[in-house]
Parts: sequence; structure tokens; C-alpha cells
Amino acid sequence: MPLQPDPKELAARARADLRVGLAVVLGLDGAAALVAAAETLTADRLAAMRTIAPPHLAITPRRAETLKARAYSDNVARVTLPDDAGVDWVRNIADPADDLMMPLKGPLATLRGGAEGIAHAALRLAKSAHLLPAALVVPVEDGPALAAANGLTWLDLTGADTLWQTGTLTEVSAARVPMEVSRAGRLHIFRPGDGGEEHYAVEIGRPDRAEPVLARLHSACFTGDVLGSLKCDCGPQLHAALAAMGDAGAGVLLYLNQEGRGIGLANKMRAYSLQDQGFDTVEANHRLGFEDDERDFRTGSEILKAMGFHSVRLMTNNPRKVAMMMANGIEVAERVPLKVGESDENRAYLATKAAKSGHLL
Ligand SMILES: Nc1nc2c(ncn2[C@@H]2O[C@H](COP(=O)(O)OP(=O)(O)OP(=O)(O)O)[C@@H](O)[C@H]2O)c(=O)[nH]1
Ligand SMILES: [Zn+2]
Repeated sequence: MPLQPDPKELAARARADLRVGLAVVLGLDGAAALVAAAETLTADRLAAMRTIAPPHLAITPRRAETLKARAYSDNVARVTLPDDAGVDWVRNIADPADDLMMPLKGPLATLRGGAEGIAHAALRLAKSAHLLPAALVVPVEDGPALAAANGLTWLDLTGADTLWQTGTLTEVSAARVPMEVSRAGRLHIFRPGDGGEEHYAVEIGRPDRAEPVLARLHSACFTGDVLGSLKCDCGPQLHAALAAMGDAGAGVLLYLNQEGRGIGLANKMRAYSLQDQGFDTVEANHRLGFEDDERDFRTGSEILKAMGFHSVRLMTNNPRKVAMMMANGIEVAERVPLKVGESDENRAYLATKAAKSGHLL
């Protein structure tokens, strides 16, 4: 029935629900569970969830490692909630902000064996909602009935394997934007079909689609791009890439809204707080429960293809970007190094990226 939402549309609704603090009901292979994000959980909701069945808290194996809890899986760790645990307990497990002040959170009991698919999906949903990757999970008997009785979103993940893939991107508008680097600037806006962030393509001149185009995949960095933060090299890289395209008379810069290497600005500021406590950029992401890089570079290759490009001269120091382009049908005719903006403040950050994330110095 065309009026009914499909799983991708329901997932978009579920993400919005989690962000406002609503629980959602997830189903997988005949099992079902009530799921709420740890970050937005209220005491009332926690109490209501407890009346249904004993909850557990799904966290990532990365976060479990910091908390010295056994994950028993590469996908998710499921921490049993003590009877007297309230929202503060849940938040302290989810959020590493006070780890150093209150290091003893354990010993934490974790579940071993049994179906973990829903707990894993709950983490993926929380991540894609740019919340902390931690979710309260309460197994339920009849998912659709519970959802219908309480006006909650029911999302059955059975067979919905494409749910986590980037949605199709559609160009929604474009217009001329004369810029300092080039009068012949044009901004294109692309919207994904999954309700996620829009991404932008800045086209300079009229690049020949038959030739490799000078290209940059730039991930949004509010602090670097807008505030001129000295903690990273993003602002200088953005401006140097645009200037090089202006000089060449042609190029395309994709401005991908993947703030904080895909964890969102709120989580990036959590990571910055941890960096002020002495952790490096990679350790900070791991303590929060994220991988060091959560970006999906397929978005970039999809936009390039939609614009008619097949081959790029890619301005980057990140070999992963090159590999992802090649794996997704865009030829990288040349890698053009982009080394600008090194300062006393970001030297250690750049060295960490080279040592731990494979960036080329
Ligand atoms: N999580 C996290 N993200 C950061 C940090 N510093 C910068 N970022 C983000 O990192 C991303 C930088 O991306 P890019 O400029 O594409 O950099 P890159 O992967 O190093 O690759 P190239 O610049 O192409 O060599 C942006 O999304 C920033 O917001 C940090 O300390 N933690
Ligand atoms: Zn930055």
C-alpha cells in the first residue's frame, strides 16, 4: 500500500524519535525489543520500560573496552542494568566525560550469547542520529502490539539489509555563486532519500567530464571551516582547495556534511573535551564508543557520478579516500597532496592521524 512507510522511511522516523527521547520498537527475525537512546532517556521513560521487562544497555565494544566490560561480540556489548540503576548510571556508562573523575563504574555484568541483532541495530540507529552510541533495550513479546498501543514507531529489520546503505542522492537545486577564487562558481545541493543530511557540490568553471577533474572531498568542520579553529587543518585545506580550482579554472569540491568524521558536532565537542583531558583524537573517539572514522565516502562517489564525473585528481592526504573512490567506480588518476595550515596547535593532531589513521605526511 503506497501510503505506508517502507523500512528506510521508518528508520528516518525512528532516528527522530530517539533524538526527542521517545522509545521505538525494533523487530528482527521474530524477536522484538523496546529501544531508547541513553543520551535522551528520562527517569519516567526508564521507569516505564522497567515495568515491561528487565532492560540491558547496549554499548559498542569500543566503549566496553574502556569500561573493562566483556563484549563477547565484535558488534555490541550488552550490560545488565542493576535494579537500582537510574538515568545517571545509564548516562555515566554511555558518556565518558567523567571517566577519569569517577573511574570505578564496574564490575559490569554483560550478557553472553543469545540474539544480539536488535541491540546492534539500536547502536547503528543511535549513531546515525548523531547521539552517543548507547541504547537501553527491553525485550518484548509482541512488538507491533506494543508499538500500536503506545503510538510508537515499529520498525521490522528482518530482511532490510539495505537499510544502512547511503540512500539515493538527488540534486534538488543549483545556482551560480560568484566567489573570490572564481567568478564561475556554482553550488549544487544534493538530498539523500533516507532523510539524512544534505551535501553540497561546489563546481568551479565548466570541468570537462571526459577528463580527470581536480576534486576535493571535504568533510564539514564547523570549528575549522567557520571559526578558524587551530586544532585541525580543515579551514586552510578548504580554502587552498578552492583557490587551486580557481587557478586551474575548473574543479569540483564536495562539501559533505559528515561533521567530526561522521559523529556529529555534539559528539565532536565531547571528543574535544576528552582531548583536553589528555587523549588524542583517535583515543577520544574510541572512549566515546566510536571508530576513529565513521564516514561513508560512498556519498562522495555517488555525487560525482550524478554530476557526470568518472575520473578525479583527488586533493587529499588520506589513502582511505582514494581507495573508497576506486572501490565505488571513480577512477583516481592522481592523488594531489594538500598540506597546508600546520601550526603548533595542530601538529600533534596531524601526527596522530599519520601514525594511527594512515594519513600521508
Ligand atoms: N571526531 C573528530 N573529528 C575531527 C577532529 N578534528 C577534525 N575532525 C573532523 O575531521 C574531518 C576532517 O576531514 P577531512 O578534511 O576530510 O580530512 P582527512 O580525512 O584528514 O583527509 P584529507 O584532509 O583529505 O587528507 C572533519 O569532519 C572534521 O570535523 C577530532 O579531533 N575528532
Ligand atoms: Zn577540522
